[in-house]
Amino acid sequence: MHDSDFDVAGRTAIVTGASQGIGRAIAETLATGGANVAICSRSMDRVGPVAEEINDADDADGQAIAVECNVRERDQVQRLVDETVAEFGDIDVLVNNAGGEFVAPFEEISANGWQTIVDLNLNSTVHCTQLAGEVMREGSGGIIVNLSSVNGQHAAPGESHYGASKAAIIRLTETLAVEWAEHGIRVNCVAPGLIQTPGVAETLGIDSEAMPPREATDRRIGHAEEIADVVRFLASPAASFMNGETITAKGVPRAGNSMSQDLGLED
Ligand SMILES: CCCCC/C=C/C(=O)SCCNC(=O)CCNC(=O)[C@H](O)C(C)(C)COP(=O)(O)OP(=O)(O)OC[C@H]1O[C@@H](n2cnc3c(N)ncnc32)[C@H](O)[C@@H]1OP(=O)(O)O
Ligand SMILES: NC(=O)C1=CN([C@@H]2O[C@H](COP(=O)(O)OP(=O)(O)OC[C@H]3O[C@@H](n4cnc5c(N)ncnc54)[C@H](OP(=O)(O)O)[C@@H]3O)[C@@H](O)[C@H]2O)C=CC1
Repeated sequence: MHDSDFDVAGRTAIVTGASQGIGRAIAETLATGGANVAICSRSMDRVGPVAEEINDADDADGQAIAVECNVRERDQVQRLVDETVAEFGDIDVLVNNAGGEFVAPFEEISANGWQTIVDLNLNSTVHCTQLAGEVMREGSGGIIVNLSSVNGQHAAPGESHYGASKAAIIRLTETLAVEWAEHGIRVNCVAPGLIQTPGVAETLGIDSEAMPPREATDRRIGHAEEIADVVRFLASPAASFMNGETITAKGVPRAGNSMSQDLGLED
């Protein structure tokens, strides 16, 4: 009989943007599975308590450290990598989660607005992947999980900058899976549909109360934990034959797949 291995215990993972939302759920899920996590956000006041909560939790075997790091700034990412190695000795898993957007028509996005979103989503992923990847290539390999979006797979109005940056993350994932396979590094991607997080609530003004249960299969918004579970799978040996893939997690499959369908803005 085959004994499946979804175990992440003893691994060291960096999770960017983990003070709230999907990143926080990923950090908690990996730590509950026994992984040590180095989590970052732009504010120690926001990310520090998350690390404390993980370290205090009875059901989390892994340890957490918090690092203040703006992933748009390469020198700060280098510090995140250095502090992770100093604390835990290695980097086995990198989750490029930090990201965000504003919704605006293409013609109303200034050069700086475009640069801001590309820096936040794509260039941050490049910084983290190059710098953590250096540690992985010099060591025994690793696993990288990138956060894209259904908006990186399908067009949606107001999402030109965000969609372009998230589409580029999918192609970067595919390319690195090929280039770094020889170093024992697997690179995969998750493309969530609409997930209830503080960021989405801020961007779209969605009420954070009354979440439908995970068991509901009708059109609904997703839970951050439903993305965290996919990431945990990709970070585990169970995904050993997955490389360069993008897993879409968006609830009910529909013809067009855009987030505005999730919101009921189009059929
Ligand atoms: C159909 C719905 C799909 C929803 C999909 C959701 C995807 C997610 O990822 S949601 C979860 C992520 N969380 C967030 O997005 C948080 C909310 N957003 C923000 O906090 C910010 O917008 C930011 C982090 C994305 C950018 O903040 P910051 O770095 O502080 O940037 P600035 O405010 O300084 O602005 C830089 C630049 O961008 C222009 N700009 C900002 N907002 C808008 C806007 N709504 N419309 C047009 N342009 C905008 C701003 O004017 C600046 O440009 P310049 O004026 O030329 O300097
Ligand atoms: N929620 C959704 O519907 C979807 C989300 N996604 C993607 O999932 C990821 C997480 O989204 P979500 O949880 O909703 O986002 P939230 O806005 O709720 O959380 C974003 C997190 O990233 C951190 N962060 C933001 N900017 C930076 C930065 N420059 N450096 C370091 N940390 C930063 C924030 O912390 P702080 O403010 O403390 O710095 C926060 O912890 C993003 O990449 C997003 O694009 C994809 C598809 C759908």
